[in-house]
Amino acid sequence: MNRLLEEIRLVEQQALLLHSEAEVEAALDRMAERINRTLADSDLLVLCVINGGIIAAGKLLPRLDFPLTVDSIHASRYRNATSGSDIHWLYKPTTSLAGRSVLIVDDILDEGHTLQAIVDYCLAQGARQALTAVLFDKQLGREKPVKPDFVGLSVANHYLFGYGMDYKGYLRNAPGVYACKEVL
Ligand SMILES: O=P(O)(O)OC[C@H]1O[C@H](OP(=O)(O)OP(=O)(O)O)[C@H](O)[C@@H]1O
Ligand SMILES: Nc1nc2[nH]cnc2c(=O)[nH]1
Repeated sequence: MNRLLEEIRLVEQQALLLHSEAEVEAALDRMAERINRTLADSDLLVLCVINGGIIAAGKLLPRLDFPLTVDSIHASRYRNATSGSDIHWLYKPTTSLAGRSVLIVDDILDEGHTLQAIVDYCLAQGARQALTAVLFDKQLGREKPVKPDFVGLSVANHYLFGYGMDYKGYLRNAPGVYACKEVL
């Protein structure tokens, strides 16, 4: 096994489970209920923030019970590292955002710079409204530049993986929310 894979296995073994699959699935149910109640008549465009938001969006979408369309956006600030830097725009939606109600779906709101930049982008493209849904909101104990409209769970301030969140590009598929030991 190569060294990176050995590290991934070790991180996985030593990680602490913070939220089980059942807890996250229940949070997804509650989020979807709120979105169904609020946005059913908005001709909604759901924007999945790849890569982290893939699982959040993939699990949320079948819970939404009204007509909507889907596109993706990729703005990456961490790029396989455990601390953020400048935003790299890797993919922009091909759907016109002009006049649309957009719901941006991401896995985690941490410092909030990524989501703020995406909201600003959508509004600059002429979106009528740019709402935000994050499966996890990290408790930082300070104000963030954006307050999400829909939140699944509030999570502790550790570097996390699972449910879309990666450790060095791996472990997005972990069926729960885990804190990495080295930053515990
Ligand atoms: O609130 P912030 O501090 O800005 O961080 C949150 C962002 O960080 C992660 O993305 P990342 O940059 O790791 O890209 P990825 O989705 O491709 O993993 C996550 O998916 C959010 O988009
Ligand atoms: N994987 C992962 N990505 C993040 N992006 C911002 N915070 C986090 C985090 O805790 N884990």
